[in-house]
Amino acid sequence: MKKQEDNNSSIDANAFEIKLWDKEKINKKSGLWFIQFLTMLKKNFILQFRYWKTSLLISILTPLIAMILVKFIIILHQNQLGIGKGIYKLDKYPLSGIEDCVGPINEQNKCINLMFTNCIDNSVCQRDPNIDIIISNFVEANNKRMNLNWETDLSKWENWENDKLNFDIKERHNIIHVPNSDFIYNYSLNHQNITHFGIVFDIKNTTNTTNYRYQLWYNATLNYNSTDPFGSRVASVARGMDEAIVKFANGDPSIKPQFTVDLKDFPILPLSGFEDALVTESGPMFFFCVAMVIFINILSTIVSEKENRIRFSMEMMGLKQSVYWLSWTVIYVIHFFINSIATIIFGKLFNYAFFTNTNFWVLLIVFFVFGLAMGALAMFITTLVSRSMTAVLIGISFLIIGFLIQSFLFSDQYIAYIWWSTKVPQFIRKLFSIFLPFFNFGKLFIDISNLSSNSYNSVTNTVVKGTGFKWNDFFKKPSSLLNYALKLDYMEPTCYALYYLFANIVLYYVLGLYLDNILPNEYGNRKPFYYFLLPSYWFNNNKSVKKRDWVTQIQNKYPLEIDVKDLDDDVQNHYQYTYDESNNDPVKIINLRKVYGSGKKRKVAVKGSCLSIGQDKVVALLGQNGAGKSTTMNIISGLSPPSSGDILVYNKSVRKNPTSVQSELGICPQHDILYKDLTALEHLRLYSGIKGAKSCPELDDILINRLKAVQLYTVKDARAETYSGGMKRRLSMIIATIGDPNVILLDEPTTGMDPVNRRYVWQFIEKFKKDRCILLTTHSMEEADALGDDIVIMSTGTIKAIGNSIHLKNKFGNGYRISVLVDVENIDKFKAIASNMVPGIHIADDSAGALIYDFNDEQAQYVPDFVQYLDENPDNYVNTWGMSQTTLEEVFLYVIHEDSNRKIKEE
Ligand SMILES: Nc1ncnc2c1ncn2[C@@H]1O[C@H](COP(=O)(O)OP(=O)(O)OP(=O)(O)O)[C@@H](O)[C@H]1O
Repeated sequence: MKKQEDNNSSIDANAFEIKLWDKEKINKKSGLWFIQFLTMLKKNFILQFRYWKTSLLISILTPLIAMILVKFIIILHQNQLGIGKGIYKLDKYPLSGIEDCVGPINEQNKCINLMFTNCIDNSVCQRDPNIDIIISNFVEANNKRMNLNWETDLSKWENWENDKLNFDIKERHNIIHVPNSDFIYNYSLNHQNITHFGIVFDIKNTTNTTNYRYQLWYNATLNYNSTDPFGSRVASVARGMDEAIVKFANGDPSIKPQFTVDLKDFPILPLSGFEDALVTESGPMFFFCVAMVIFINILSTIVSEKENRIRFSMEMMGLKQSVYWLSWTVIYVIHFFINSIATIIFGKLFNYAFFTNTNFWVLLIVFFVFGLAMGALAMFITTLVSRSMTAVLIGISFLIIGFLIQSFLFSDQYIAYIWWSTKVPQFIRKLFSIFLPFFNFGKLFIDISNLSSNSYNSVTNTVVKGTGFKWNDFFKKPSSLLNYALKLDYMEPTCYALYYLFANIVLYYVLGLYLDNILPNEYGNRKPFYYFLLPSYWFNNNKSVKKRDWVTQIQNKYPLEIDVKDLDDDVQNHYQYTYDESNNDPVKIINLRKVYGSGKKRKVAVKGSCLSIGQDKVVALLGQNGAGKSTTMNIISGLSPPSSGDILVYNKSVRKNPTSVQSELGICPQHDILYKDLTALEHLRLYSGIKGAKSCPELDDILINRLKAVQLYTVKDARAETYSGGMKRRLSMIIATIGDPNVILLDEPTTGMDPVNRRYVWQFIEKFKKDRCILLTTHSMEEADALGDDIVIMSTGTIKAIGNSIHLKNKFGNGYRISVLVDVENIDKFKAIASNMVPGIHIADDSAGALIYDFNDEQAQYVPDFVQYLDENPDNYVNTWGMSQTTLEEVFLYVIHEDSNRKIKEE
């Protein structure tokens, strides 16, 4: 992406006046909650419009895609069944013979092809040789037709007696003569699905005719010998038997009668309204997926705000938790509403009876309330995770679980309604209802489609028209043919599933808000689990602590765990100054200690700091990486709780009342916390709203003025993602000044900034420090020197040195050092002039006219006049002179070096 040009306008920073925040004009007297809410809502809307493709997809396109998919499946299904637009015709097919019987699975040879007899019922009679010939004819023709080799030799046919009734066969038997028809009946009763066909002959001879009558036994139900509900196999046996009889009756063995039979189905009309059976089956799963798209969007959006720390940043600027949640809720309520309306409209346009045959308000309530329940579940999950990738994975897992539940549990009434049967323990069903919104949605869907959708009756191959789902039906128990079969004694009216959805919304929303408060953030900050019982949670506690008592209490409760005597004398003095009750500095850090982790991972980041920051001051905190600077900042800002000690900001304790302390703060964190899709001006307006500013020309004037001060005016309408690192830093820096807070924390504000822009920022800070105090961390010694009224050097969690720049330079270096070469005869006169110009001047070296003077902090003010004297040399005493100064970097390196030397010695 092309970075915005970092355009320096020609504003002269020295002449530039910073406009201050007039709280009277800009901030509303009351209604901070409402202003914050409108501001957050505006920000959310801007982002939704910026991501308009996603918004369109989740609200409108997904229902359309679902409808198209349902249609697609319907078409596939129709094609599979051969249901087209015209009349459905089957081709004719020739009748074949009968194939070998098939026994049970894994014992396919365990079966009997044909049993025959000529004795009816339980009669006892002689075997008829003519019938043997007929059967032989039949077998011969069938063997040829089906390429089989059943015995035609009569002598090989088995002849079973009555005592074979209990005979359990082990292998395939082809033709068996049995005693009578009762034998066939009893054998097939005792040995289910073994016998393929049975034939009972009853040949009657009269004077002129012979009546060849036979009775055919076959298996019409599902069985190993395959099903023959439409009788084509029966017809095959009958045809074969008739051929055999004709051959026998003819008496001439050369005549081989052959009957050719073709079968053909009657024409059938395509089933109209059949689609709806599929909408009923697949609807719960498809429309569940539609809501899941918004569900996953909620998860990823809200968790990325957490992951990018934008939410913390807004909360540190005073954003209320209720505003945050409600502003997102409104956005998702709108998404779910549009999504529900789109689903209903598309459903009607696609002419699915589920939609055309159901009361509009019923549909709207069902889809909308289900969406809200899924939204509440998503919000609840966001409180448990802090990485957006994890959130999306959780969303996808829910999608899969829900999809499986919907497709298995709600694919048809039988499986769906069984949950309300006496056969299923009701507590399981209630658990599902209480915790799974999609379970309740499935029930609603099945109840509605039960009445509204057409259904397909596979036995009669007809479509049964739905009667429609009216408003009143909501309050009735669904009537189902399954009521009796399943014993649905626990069946509830349809509206109960809706009540459960409302319960899901309340449950997940309340649980989400609760966990959001009590689960620790990544800095370990959290409220106690009983926080809602504390009055401070409900009533704004702006109360200040009594400073005197407070300092003593903290000292007693959290005694220092370091020996103060080991500290530098300036630091010791500063500790005493901080403890001093008469000291009215706005920020006081007392005995601050921070320990991260435990066991082997234990890390003491701050070991017991005391620091007092005065009004109109910039305190620069220096230290190596990991010295504890950012940790100190994070504790002041309430982001991370102190392990011991406390911080007082305008007499408000960070421990007791972090929210109230935050209202005094402006924070520029170490890493830029910006919305990549908001512009600089939108960022400033967002944070102004959080600080309670109403939209007005005065506010815009101030915001524009701040943008100009840090050279961001020309790119004010460009999105932050197009900014360079330095531009983002400058934007973060002025965000910290929104509302002109009394205390400003700047964590490495000029990192990555070029020297020109850095100076603009310095100018800004220098002017802005009036009437407030600024704590700044930096790795730039130049910056600390330029801005820091006091410089604090930290090393491994402890303050090692404190004082203004000159003091530190004098103490740990040589401060200002001026060397002068004077003629030996003038040396006393020169010394007298020097002592006169600089009271108490100290001569570091005096040898043969070469004088070296050191200047302490108090004497630094005389340096300019003294230098002027040396330069102009009015008395002509000076032959030559030179001046040097210790740099802050040298001081820093010295202090850090001393500290590590001391540690090595101690070890
Ligand atoms: N959340 C955390 N969990 C565990 N250890 C932490 C955490 N944050 C900081 N630390 C550790 O505490 C120590 C102080 O860290 P801190 O960020 O305050 O240093 P810093 O002085 O700001 O360093 P830098 O100049 O690099 O920003 C470091 O050793 C760091 O590893």
